[in-house]
Amino acid sequence: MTFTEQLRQENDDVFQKIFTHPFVDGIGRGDVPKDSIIHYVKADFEYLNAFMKIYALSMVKAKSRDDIRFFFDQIGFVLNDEVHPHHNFCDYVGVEYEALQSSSLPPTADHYIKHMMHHAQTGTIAEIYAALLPCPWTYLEIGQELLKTYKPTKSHPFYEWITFYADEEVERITLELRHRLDQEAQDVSQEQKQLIKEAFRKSCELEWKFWEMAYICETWPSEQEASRI
Ligand SMILES: Cc1ncc(CN)c(N)n1
Repeated sequence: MTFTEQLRQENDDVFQKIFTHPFVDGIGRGDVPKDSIIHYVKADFEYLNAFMKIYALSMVKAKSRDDIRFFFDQIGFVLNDEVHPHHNFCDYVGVEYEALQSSSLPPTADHYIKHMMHHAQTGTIAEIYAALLPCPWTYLEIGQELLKTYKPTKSHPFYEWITFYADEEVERITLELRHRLDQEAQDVSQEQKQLIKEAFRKSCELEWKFWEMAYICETWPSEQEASRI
């Protein structure tokens, strides 16, 4: 068993929780509360901005030109391609994409970004790969699960979203990231391996929390107080 196969197995509990989350299942059923979608796109626009910056920060730790190419290509993918699933959500709620940009981060999104930033700034390249990997991996499997369960046709409101993440390009990115982590994890100490495992698990947990954050429209306590006044 490879190291990332082991990570997948050890975190299957969280993956299963993600697949059955009401927001995720709602994408499959074609029925998600519009407020939750708006909350998601606002936070995810900022999350993906941060994700690109983390790739850029990680480039400083590149060991070869091939590593540099990898980080560069991933920034291009997020910048040019990952806008499509956001557009699908915006079309569903009938809101312009531009209207959902430049929002402040809800607590969970803030936490997730700072978790990845922490590893990008203080960790090894293996730790960074581990903190970043649940992002493409959970979405790839969500897409595949929803495709298998709901068999959406082009008339499904989230056909574009589901087929985008179930696509072979997301699979290729996930496999490349896994391969890189498997290589890097080969000769590390037990202490470093533990750090890598913790970085991966925390990102899986935060993936689940991100869906929950969007579903319940999570805000900071002071924002809740302000809306009661
Ligand atoms: C929070 C989150 N995680 C993962 C993905 C898929 N790249 C995303 N768009 N947003």
